Amino acid sequence: MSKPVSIPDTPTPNEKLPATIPSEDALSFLAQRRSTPIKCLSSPGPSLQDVKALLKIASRVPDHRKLEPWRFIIIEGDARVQLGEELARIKQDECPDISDADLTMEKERFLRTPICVAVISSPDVNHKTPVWEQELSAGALCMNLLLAANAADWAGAWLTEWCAFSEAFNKVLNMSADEKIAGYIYLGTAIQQPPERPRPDLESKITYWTVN
Ligand SMILES: Cc1cc2nc3c(=O)[nH]c(=O)nc-3n(C[C@H](O)[C@H](O)[C@H](O)COP(=O)(O)O)c2cc1C
Repeated sequence: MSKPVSIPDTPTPNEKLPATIPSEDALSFLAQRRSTPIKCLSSPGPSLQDVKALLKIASRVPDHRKLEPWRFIIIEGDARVQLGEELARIKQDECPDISDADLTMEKERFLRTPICVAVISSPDVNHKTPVWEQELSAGALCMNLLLAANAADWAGAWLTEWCAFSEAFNKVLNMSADEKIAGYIYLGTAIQQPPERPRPDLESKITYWTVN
Protein backbone atom coordinates (compact mmCIF):
# COMPACT_ATOMS: atom_id res chain seq x y z
CA MET A 1 0.00 0.00 0.00
CA SER A 2 1.49 3.35 -0.96
CA LYS A 3 1.74 5.93 1.79
CA PRO A 4 2.16 9.71 1.61
CA VAL A 5 5.61 9.42 3.20
CA SER A 6 8.53 7.17 2.42
CA ILE A 7 10.65 5.80 5.24
CA PRO A 8 14.16 7.26 5.03
CA ASP A 9 17.29 5.25 5.59
CA THR A 10 19.38 6.12 8.65
CA PRO A 11 22.64 8.05 8.30
CA THR A 12 25.96 6.26 7.89
CA PRO A 13 28.22 6.29 10.98
CA ASN A 14 30.62 8.99 9.74
CA GLU A 15 28.01 11.31 8.29
CA LYS A 16 28.10 14.86 9.70
CA LEU A 17 24.75 15.49 11.41
CA PRO A 18 23.32 18.61 13.00
CA ALA A 19 22.85 18.56 16.78
CA THR A 20 19.23 19.63 16.41
CA ILE A 21 16.59 19.57 13.70
CA PRO A 22 14.13 22.31 14.67
CA SER A 23 10.67 21.32 13.46
CA GLU A 24 7.29 22.63 14.49
CA ASP A 25 5.80 19.68 12.59
CA ALA A 26 7.76 17.26 14.77
CA LEU A 27 6.65 19.06 17.94
CA SER A 28 3.04 19.10 16.79
CA PHE A 29 3.28 15.38 15.99
CA LEU A 30 4.62 14.65 19.48
CA ALA A 31 2.05 16.90 21.14
CA GLN A 32 -0.76 14.87 19.53
CA ARG A 33 0.81 11.44 19.89
CA ARG A 34 -1.45 8.75 21.24
CA SER A 35 -1.97 5.05 20.88
CA THR A 36 -4.63 3.48 18.75
CA PRO A 37 -6.61 1.01 20.91
CA ILE A 38 -6.14 -2.54 19.65
CA LYS A 39 -9.86 -2.84 18.84
CA CYS A 40 -9.46 0.10 16.45
CA LEU A 41 -6.57 -1.50 14.57
CA SER A 42 -7.03 -3.45 11.38
CA SER A 43 -5.44 -4.25 8.01
CA PRO A 44 -3.49 -3.23 6.08
CA GLY A 45 -0.25 -3.07 7.97
CA PRO A 46 3.30 -2.20 7.04
CA SER A 47 5.19 -4.66 4.85
CA LEU A 48 8.08 -6.63 6.27
CA GLN A 49 10.41 -4.31 4.40
CA ASP A 50 8.75 -1.27 5.98
CA VAL A 51 8.91 -2.80 9.44
CA LYS A 52 12.63 -3.42 9.00
CA ALA A 53 13.11 0.21 7.91
CA LEU A 54 11.10 1.35 10.94
CA LEU A 55 13.16 -0.86 13.25
CA LYS A 56 16.36 0.64 11.87
CA ILE A 57 15.09 4.08 12.83
CA ALA A 58 13.67 2.87 16.14
CA SER A 59 17.01 1.31 17.09
CA ARG A 60 18.63 4.73 17.30
CA VAL A 61 18.07 4.80 21.03
CA PRO A 62 20.29 5.76 23.92
CA ASP A 63 22.19 2.62 24.84
CA HIS A 64 24.77 2.84 27.65
CA ARG A 65 28.05 1.33 26.44
CA LYS A 66 26.54 0.29 23.11
CA LEU A 67 25.35 -3.11 24.27
CA GLU A 68 22.35 -3.26 21.93
CA PRO A 69 20.47 -5.07 24.71
CA TRP A 70 17.37 -5.88 22.68
CA ARG A 71 16.19 -7.97 19.79
CA PHE A 72 12.99 -8.41 17.81
CA ILE A 73 10.64 -11.18 16.81
CA ILE A 74 8.38 -10.23 13.91
CA ILE A 75 5.03 -12.00 14.01
CA GLU A 76 3.02 -11.94 10.80
CA GLY A 77 1.09 -14.13 8.38
CA ASP A 78 0.41 -17.73 9.39
CA ALA A 79 2.86 -17.47 12.30
CA ARG A 80 0.12 -15.45 14.04
CA VAL A 81 -2.19 -18.45 13.86
CA GLN A 82 0.46 -20.89 15.08
CA LEU A 83 1.41 -18.65 18.04
CA GLY A 84 -2.27 -18.21 18.86
CA GLU A 85 -2.61 -22.00 19.08
CA GLU A 86 0.34 -22.05 21.49
CA LEU A 87 -1.24 -19.30 23.60
CA ALA A 88 -4.52 -21.21 23.77
CA ARG A 89 -2.70 -24.43 24.73
CA ILE A 90 -0.82 -22.67 27.54
CA LYS A 91 -3.97 -20.94 28.78
CA GLN A 92 -5.90 -24.20 28.76
CA ASP A 93 -3.11 -25.94 30.73
CA GLU A 94 -3.36 -23.15 33.32
CA CYS A 95 -7.18 -22.98 33.37
CA PRO A 96 -8.70 -26.30 32.28
CA ASP A 97 -12.20 -24.79 32.64
CA ILE A 98 -11.54 -21.98 30.20
CA SER A 99 -14.56 -21.10 28.06
CA ASP A 100 -14.62 -21.61 24.32
CA ALA A 101 -14.91 -17.84 23.86
CA ASP A 102 -11.77 -17.19 25.90
CA LEU A 103 -9.94 -19.93 24.04
CA THR A 104 -10.90 -18.34 20.74
CA MET A 105 -9.69 -14.98 22.05
CA GLU A 106 -6.26 -16.48 22.71
CA LYS A 107 -6.15 -18.13 19.31
CA GLU A 108 -6.91 -14.78 17.72
CA ARG A 109 -4.65 -12.61 19.87
CA PHE A 110 -2.00 -12.10 17.21
CA LEU A 111 -4.60 -11.90 14.45
CA ARG A 112 -5.80 -8.54 15.73
CA THR A 113 -3.29 -6.77 13.49
CA PRO A 114 -1.52 -7.84 10.31
CA ILE A 115 1.89 -7.57 11.94
CA CYS A 116 3.29 -7.37 15.43
CA VAL A 117 6.85 -6.83 16.66
CA ALA A 118 7.86 -8.42 19.93
CA VAL A 119 10.57 -6.15 21.33
CA ILE A 120 12.66 -8.26 23.65
CA SER A 121 14.86 -6.81 26.34
CA SER A 122 17.97 -8.93 26.10
CA PRO A 123 20.40 -7.59 28.70
CA ASP A 124 23.95 -8.71 29.36
CA VAL A 125 23.42 -9.43 33.06
CA ASN A 126 27.14 -9.74 33.75
CA HIS A 127 28.00 -6.37 32.24
CA LYS A 128 28.87 -3.38 34.40
CA THR A 129 26.04 -1.41 32.78
CA PRO A 130 23.11 -1.97 35.15
CA VAL A 131 20.38 -4.26 33.79
CA TRP A 132 17.86 -1.51 34.61
CA GLU A 133 19.59 0.81 32.15
CA GLN A 134 19.63 -1.89 29.50
CA GLU A 135 15.91 -2.49 30.05
CA LEU A 136 15.20 1.24 29.78
CA SER A 137 16.91 1.21 26.39
CA ALA A 138 14.47 -1.52 25.25
CA GLY A 139 11.55 0.61 26.48
CA ALA A 140 12.89 3.62 24.60
CA LEU A 141 13.05 1.45 21.50
CA CYS A 142 9.38 0.49 21.82
CA MET A 143 8.42 4.15 22.03
CA ASN A 144 10.63 5.03 19.06
CA LEU A 145 9.06 2.25 17.03
CA LEU A 146 5.56 3.53 17.73
CA LEU A 147 6.59 7.09 16.84
CA ALA A 148 8.35 6.02 13.65
CA ALA A 149 5.33 3.93 12.65
CA ASN A 150 2.96 6.84 13.26
CA ALA A 151 5.18 9.18 11.25
CA ALA A 152 5.07 6.63 8.42
CA ASP A 153 1.25 6.71 8.65
CA TRP A 154 0.79 3.39 10.48
CA ALA A 155 -1.24 3.19 13.66
CA GLY A 156 -0.05 1.14 16.58
CA ALA A 157 -0.35 0.00 20.16
CA TRP A 158 2.22 -1.07 22.74
CA LEU A 159 0.81 -3.95 24.73
CA THR A 160 2.20 -6.59 27.02
CA GLU A 161 -0.90 -8.49 28.27
CA TRP A 162 -0.59 -11.77 30.16
CA CYS A 163 1.46 -13.48 27.49
CA ALA A 164 4.43 -11.16 28.07
CA PHE A 165 4.69 -12.55 31.59
CA SER A 166 4.10 -16.20 30.77
CA GLU A 167 7.29 -18.24 31.22
CA ALA A 168 5.74 -20.99 29.12
CA PHE A 169 5.02 -18.65 26.21
CA ASN A 170 8.41 -16.97 26.47
CA LYS A 171 9.91 -20.44 26.12
CA VAL A 172 7.86 -20.98 22.96
CA LEU A 173 9.50 -17.78 21.67
CA ASN A 174 12.93 -19.22 22.56
CA MET A 175 13.63 -16.45 25.04
CA SER A 176 16.33 -16.97 27.64
CA ALA A 177 15.64 -16.64 31.38
CA ASP A 178 17.26 -13.17 31.40
CA GLU A 179 15.14 -11.87 28.57
CA LYS A 180 11.81 -10.07 28.95
CA ILE A 181 9.16 -8.83 26.60
CA ALA A 182 9.48 -5.04 26.59
CA GLY A 183 6.42 -4.81 24.42
CA TYR A 184 4.35 -6.33 21.71
CA ILE A 185 4.06 -3.50 19.20
CA TYR A 186 0.93 -4.16 17.15
CA LEU A 187 0.88 -2.26 13.86
CA GLY A 188 -1.86 -1.66 11.34
CA THR A 189 -4.38 0.88 10.15
CA ALA A 190 -6.78 2.77 12.40
CA ILE A 191 -10.39 2.02 11.51
CA GLN A 192 -11.49 4.99 13.58
CA GLN A 193 -9.86 8.01 15.10
CA PRO A 194 -8.20 6.99 18.36
CA PRO A 195 -9.70 8.74 21.37
CA GLU A 196 -7.76 11.17 23.50
CA ARG A 197 -7.41 10.31 27.17
CA PRO A 198 -6.84 12.54 30.19
CA ARG A 199 -3.22 13.61 30.35
CA PRO A 200 -1.20 14.23 33.49
CA ASP A 201 -1.42 17.50 35.32
CA LEU A 202 2.22 18.31 34.83
CA GLU A 203 2.49 20.66 37.81
CA SER A 204 1.58 17.80 40.13
CA LYS A 205 4.56 15.89 38.78
CA ILE A 206 7.10 18.64 39.29
CA THR A 207 8.90 19.61 42.45
CA TYR A 208 11.72 22.05 42.70
CA TRP A 209 14.90 21.25 44.49
CA THR A 210 15.43 24.06 46.90
CA VAL A 211 18.59 25.14 48.62
CA ASN A 212 18.34 24.60 52.37
C1 LIG B 1 5.15 -1.44 28.89
C2 LIG B 1 3.72 -1.14 28.58
C3 LIG B 1 2.81 -2.17 28.51
C4 LIG B 1 1.48 -1.92 28.23
N1 LIG B 1 0.61 -2.97 28.19
C5 LIG B 1 -0.69 -2.73 27.97
C6 LIG B 1 -1.60 -3.82 27.96
O1 LIG B 1 -1.22 -4.98 28.11
N2 LIG B 1 -2.92 -3.54 27.77
C7 LIG B 1 -3.36 -2.24 27.60
O2 LIG B 1 -4.56 -2.03 27.44
N3 LIG B 1 -2.50 -1.20 27.60
C8 LIG B 1 -1.19 -1.42 27.78
N4 LIG B 1 -0.31 -0.37 27.79
C9 LIG B 1 -0.83 1.02 27.58
C10 LIG B 1 -0.98 1.38 26.10
O3 LIG B 1 0.19 1.07 25.39
C11 LIG B 1 -1.24 2.88 25.88
O4 LIG B 1 -0.14 3.60 26.31
C12 LIG B 1 -2.48 3.41 26.53
O5 LIG B 1 -3.52 2.50 26.39
C13 LIG B 1 -2.95 4.71 25.91
O6 LIG B 1 -2.11 5.74 26.17
P1 LIG B 1 -1.40 6.57 25.03
O7 LIG B 1 -2.41 6.99 24.03
O8 LIG B 1 -0.78 7.71 25.76
O9 LIG B 1 -0.31 5.68 24.45
C14 LIG B 1 1.04 -0.60 28.02
C15 LIG B 1 1.95 0.44 28.08
C16 LIG B 1 3.27 0.19 28.35
C17 LIG B 1 4.24 1.33 28.42
